[in-house]
Amino acid sequence: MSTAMVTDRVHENLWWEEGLEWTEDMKVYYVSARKFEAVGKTQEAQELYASLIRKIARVESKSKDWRVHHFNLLAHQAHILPANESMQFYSQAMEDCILADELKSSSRWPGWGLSSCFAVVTSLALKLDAQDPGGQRLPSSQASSAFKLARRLSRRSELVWSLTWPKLTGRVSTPATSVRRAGKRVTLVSVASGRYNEFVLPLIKSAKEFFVSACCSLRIVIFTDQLDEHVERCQRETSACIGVVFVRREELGWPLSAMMRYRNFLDSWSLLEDADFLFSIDVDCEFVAPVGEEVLEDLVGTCHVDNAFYSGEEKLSAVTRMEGERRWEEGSMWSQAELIQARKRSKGQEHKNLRPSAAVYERRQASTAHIPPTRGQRYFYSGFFGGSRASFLKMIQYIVRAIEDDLARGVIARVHDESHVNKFFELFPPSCLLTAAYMYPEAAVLLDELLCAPLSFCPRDHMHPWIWRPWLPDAWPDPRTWTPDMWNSRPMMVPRILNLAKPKNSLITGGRGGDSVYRYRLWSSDMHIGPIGDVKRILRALGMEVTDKSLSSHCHVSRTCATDLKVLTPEALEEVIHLDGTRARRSRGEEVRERFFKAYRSDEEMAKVDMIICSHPLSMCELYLPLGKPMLLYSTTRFDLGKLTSREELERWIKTVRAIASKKTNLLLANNLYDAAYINYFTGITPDVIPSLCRTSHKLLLPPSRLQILLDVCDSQRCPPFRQQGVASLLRSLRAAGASAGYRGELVDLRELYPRYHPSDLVRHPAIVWLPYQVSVMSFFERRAMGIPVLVPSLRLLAAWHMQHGLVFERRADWQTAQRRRGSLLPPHPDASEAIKDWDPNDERNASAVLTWLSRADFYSMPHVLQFESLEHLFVLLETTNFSAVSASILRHHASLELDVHHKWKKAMRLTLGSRLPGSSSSRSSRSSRSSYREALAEEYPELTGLY
Ligand SMILES: CC(=O)N[C@H]1[C@@H](OP(=O)(O)OP(=O)(O)OC[C@H]2O[C@@H](n3ccc(=O)[nH]c3=O)[C@H](O)[C@@H]2O)O[C@H](CO)[C@H](O)[C@@H]1O
Ligand SMILES: [Mn+2]
Repeated sequence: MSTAMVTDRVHENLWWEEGLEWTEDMKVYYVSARKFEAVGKTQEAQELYASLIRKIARVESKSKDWRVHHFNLLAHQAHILPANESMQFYSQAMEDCILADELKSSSRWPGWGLSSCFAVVTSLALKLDAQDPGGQRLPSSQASSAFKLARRLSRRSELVWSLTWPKLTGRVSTPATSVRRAGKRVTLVSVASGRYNEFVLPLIKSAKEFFVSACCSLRIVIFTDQLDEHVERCQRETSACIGVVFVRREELGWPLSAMMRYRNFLDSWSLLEDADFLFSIDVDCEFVAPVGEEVLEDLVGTCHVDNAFYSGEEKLSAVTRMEGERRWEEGSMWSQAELIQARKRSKGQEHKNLRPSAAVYERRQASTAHIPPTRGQRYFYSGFFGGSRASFLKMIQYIVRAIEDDLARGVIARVHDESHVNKFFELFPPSCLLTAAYMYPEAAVLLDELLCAPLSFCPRDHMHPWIWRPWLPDAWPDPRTWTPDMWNSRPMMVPRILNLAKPKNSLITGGRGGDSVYRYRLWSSDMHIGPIGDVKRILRALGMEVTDKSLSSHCHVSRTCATDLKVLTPEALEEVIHLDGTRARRSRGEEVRERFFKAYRSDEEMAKVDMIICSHPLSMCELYLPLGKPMLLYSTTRFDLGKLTSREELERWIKTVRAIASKKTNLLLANNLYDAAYINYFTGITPDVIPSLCRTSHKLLLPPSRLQILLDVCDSQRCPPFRQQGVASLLRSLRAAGASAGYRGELVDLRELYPRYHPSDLVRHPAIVWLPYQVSVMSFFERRAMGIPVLVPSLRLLAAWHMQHGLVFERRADWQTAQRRRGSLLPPHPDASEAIKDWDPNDERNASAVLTWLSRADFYSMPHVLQFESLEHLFVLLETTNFSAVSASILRHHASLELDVHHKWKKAMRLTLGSRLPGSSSSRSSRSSRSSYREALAEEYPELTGLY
């Protein structure tokens, strides 16, 4: 190593070198290492760092104080030592940390040296703990003393950081709460200070659901100024915090709070370094769809949705004090809340905030983030980036140095840290470009204009691990030449990460009041958790939120039980929705509707609701009619469920559905073809079909680990008595056919194996043989989403079995009470489609009608469902099918379905809500003064006057 090479810059302006009593050779090692780093020679740099660390670790004569001062460096670099040596170093560092506790005020940037020291201790603890990866035993004695120390430090020191890990709290974790999957280790880091702490929990929850959950183990590290609050909450709600680490950081004020976060990451590098991949994310974000293996690449950048959001006139300012000031100036940069306002104002004409303009690169040479006018092709978000451990480290080291160089000269780059991120990507282009789907402005999801700009910057969308599709077909011409039709039919992005809408001023300064979030709110009081759970997730990705007050008996599973719903007790509900087909005291129905209306006509929470969703049963919406809110009827089972006690009742409900569907502000949809046709038969209306996605179960994309094929058939508990005999005889023939075919595999009853199953149980098996009792069920969509191959009887076989054994008994909403009635209560509607008019959907004795209607079942309309013509054929299929190929096809289909489903929802929502602002549905002031359900109904739906 030549000394000449380094002497010129030994004393370069790096604040954290000052005051260190380094020998000359240490300085040479250090500065040379940094030089190598700067030119991308990571290997050489690491060797030098390793030598330096060994030197520092050997210094015995110096005070402990001296050593503690070097933890920043040591903590960042110790991982490059061979495993044994680094472990040794960590042990040594741990002892020193006890001293560090007493030296807390000595650093120029209080807290940072010390916090990395503590980070070292916990790193050691985690590493030792990793020797027991299942996390089921208590920590080893060394790990436990490390944990103890960390805990003690976090209590005593005012510069605490803490680790919410079950073992830290002395709890023995159970396998269920500490599943660390095999595969890559991914760490997501974020910072939160001030009111941004509100975003922490939603970010954590959504990341756990959607971020790399299918492939990898995830650790989340949050740097916060409200550590105690988070830790306290975690002690109450342990499960939310498993795998989450909180680290104390100072509140530095805007914009330093954002700019200095990379300094935090670097200072606690020893806590992050054992990840294979790391990602930095803005805390005001939410994962709304799976983000998986496609982002696990060396260096990952996210394209900005549209440089147009910047007015291009941001005022530049310089800081003179390191503490910084709050420099946010209203109107100087885009705010998402503004988008909605802009949209309201613009009405056809272009608004300046929505106009594409040049990227906001830092063009001043005074800043290290400077990008020459001729350079810069893409503009990146700083809100989401990452990559392999080495690349991420290189990137944050680069940015920290650049920002601190700037700060030392009183310069702040144009868009703060984002300018530096852009500079880095200009020098080192990412190996993976993500479209703006990975950082989608929440308030813009329903807007069209914003989707155009990324085209010129982001040529492709990764979409899914299993489907990589070009962002736009090559054949499409330049977007500038598109016709309106092309705009409407073009492929669009499915938002994966939402950049949450927030009026920035009020969040940062705690100033201006008002709603902190601009979001469409939908309301549901459904009796089934499946459909609404699915819709909720999809709409969330469209920037909408569903208030879910579930009346289902399974609501504890989704934790959505209605607790404060007025009037709708189970008894009251029975008066208006007759699920079991009986109708005890008719007059009470009117009384319940009146009470419901009075309770909600001026309810504060209801006033903010933009739309009511009714799904299972659809007839729930009857209660909400006079509130005059937009309504979404999403039929996932027969639309007449609960309305089948008499002809009159059904007639009235049909008229109601027609009245609802005729209003522009309402939507009538079905999640399957059968229900769409069924609605058409009785009402003459043809609802659009948007299938369910059940996207949540993407986390369950595991290859099967068991050999048994599952048999899904209604068991003795689920089958109604009048079907049990038939099913039992069917099962006997099935067993016999298996035996005579010499089937060597195992076909086991699903519910015998798993009396109460979780989706993760099912993915362990190669396939499911399903003898359906219903034509459309949510579990079918769930299984599609998990890529589980399903085998069903062919249409002809199923129809035959249905005629013989009544197999698909649940297709009739009144199957429990009307089994002896032949056919429907009412004839088809005069407007019903000719194709189905002649076939009564509820006629169980007409084989042709049964065949016609069963053909619309989900398992016959979705591709890649295996069908067997006979029991013999079933066993041939079981022996010969390549299930993993089928599974891949299902997943591929489901991925493209996702795009389709998104576009359909988006279009539907834009049609109904697109012309109004969130929270503006109750426009008529007279509404709250209306006295009764009947009166209000007559006003909202004149055609229903007198019917209720
Ligand atoms: C999506 C995206 O690319 N966002 C970038 C953008 O604006 P944003 O408007 O998204 O910035 P922002 O206000 O969300 O701040 C960025 C981040 O800093 C943290 N924070 C900020 C303020 C505060 O009081 N407390 C706090 O903890 C928090 O993690 C937040 O997410 O420009 C910022 C710099 O101006 C950052 O580069 C952001 O990464
Ligand atoms: Mn942000």
